Amino acid sequence: MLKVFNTLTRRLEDFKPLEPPLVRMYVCGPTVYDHSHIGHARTWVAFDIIKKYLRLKGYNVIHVQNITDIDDKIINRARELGVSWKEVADTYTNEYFELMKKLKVFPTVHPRVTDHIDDIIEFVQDLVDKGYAYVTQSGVYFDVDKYPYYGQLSGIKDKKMWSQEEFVKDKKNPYDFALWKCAKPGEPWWDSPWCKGRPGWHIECSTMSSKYLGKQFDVHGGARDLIFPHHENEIAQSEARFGVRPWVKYWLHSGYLTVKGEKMSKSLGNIVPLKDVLKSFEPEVVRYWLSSAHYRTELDFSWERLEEAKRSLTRMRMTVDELRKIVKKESPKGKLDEWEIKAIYEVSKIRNEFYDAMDNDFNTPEAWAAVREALRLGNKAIEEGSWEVSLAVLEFVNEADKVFEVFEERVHEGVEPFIDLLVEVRSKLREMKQWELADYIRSKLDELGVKLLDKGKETEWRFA
Ligand SMILES: Nc1ncnc2c1ncn2[C@@H]1O[C@H](COP(=O)(O)OP(=O)(O)OP(=O)(O)O)[C@@H](O)[C@H]1O
Ligand SMILES: [Zn+2]
Repeated sequence: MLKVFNTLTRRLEDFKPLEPPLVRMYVCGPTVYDHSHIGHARTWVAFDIIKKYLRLKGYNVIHVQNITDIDDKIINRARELGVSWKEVADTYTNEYFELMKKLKVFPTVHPRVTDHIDDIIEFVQDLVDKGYAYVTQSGVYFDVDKYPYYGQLSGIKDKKMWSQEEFVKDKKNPYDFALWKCAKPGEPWWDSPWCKGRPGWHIECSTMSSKYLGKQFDVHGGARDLIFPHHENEIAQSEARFGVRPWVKYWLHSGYLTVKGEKMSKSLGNIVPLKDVLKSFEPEVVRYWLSSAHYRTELDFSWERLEEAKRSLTRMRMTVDELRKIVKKESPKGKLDEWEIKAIYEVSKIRNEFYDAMDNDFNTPEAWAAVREALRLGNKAIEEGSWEVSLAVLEFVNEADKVFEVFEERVHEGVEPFIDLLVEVRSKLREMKQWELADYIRSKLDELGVKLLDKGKETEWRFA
């Protein structure tokens, strides 16, 4: 049984979605005013892995991840750069899409705030009509005192600790928050029943999640920086409007990606842009490194750690490639040795360990330990030339890789016979002592990512 740690109850709980096998999941996406950084990627990959594991368990997951494309930060950035807010938002939205594709993170819907202004206005109007919100000169505010359960998610019960947003004279209480902000001169605006203005941040997520996932849904995610006030406010607005409780069944929060122990954050100026990381490392290395820590722990960034992850993944990939080659090119024996029988049973035990780990609040480091254990058996299978054990290991690794997505086959269909041919020509050249030409073929193949391994007169090759 899958168990997840729910921030709302502060407990590990059995995962029972509202309408199985459907799982409706919302994850807070980026505010597009700057480059996405590797800290963002940590959260997005964490929830992508959660989604893919749920799918592996037979759930149908609808995954919504928003794009905040209008916000004070975007407006300020546009001013600094002397361009329009739309240009800033479009530039970083496009970059975000490209990077998400590389990292193989594909939400079902990527709603943008500016495409949902009417829905937001309807939401706010409903809160005003129901008496949960009030209209002032500067905008519309949520009346926190009207909602009795405020503080439930963060556990912050002391009202003095609730103060948020800048102090605006016409707010009833310092802890009320803006649902709609009237535009100051020069700021972008949309028409509304109250003033020309724009939505507050929190209302967007309540509006877009309910639009695509309904009035109640299963999973809401983001990193833990969002617990207060963002997610606390989302709950207050949504429960006030829809009269449901709990609005979201499971609140999952990822830990920070840190730099020397501090959260990686644009405001602290310690960000490493994701595009730079992906220039030096393949997306698979990044996915592997991010998933090597549990999603709720902190993970400290360093280039050396990525290098280590690359080395470790390269070794694993070499084993996986070799297993694929054996299964494809060789044939079943029809009879198993003692160790092969044991190994095949061992793989089935390891497979259980993988599922137990993932069922325990998506414990990816333990799940990786299971994969590594299986690959150790894989190496023995390669050494012994066992087709059957190679198959058993490979089938398990392929299954686990539905979640991790790092072992995709990189072989282009039809290329192998041509490499075989070049290797054969090189062998003939060596026989004829044409070393220079033989070395030329080796170095050219190397550049193309094909490694040759001379074993006496025989030459083996593999993709690097
Ligand atoms: N250092 C980090 N580690 C893990 N997740 C993060 C980190 N920084 C942001 N996130 C998560 O990434 C998603 C997008 O965040 P958002 O664009 O709001 O970032 P931000 O708060 O503007 O960034 P910053 O903190 O760098 O200013 C959110 O779910 C957020 O919780
Ligand atoms: Zn949000």
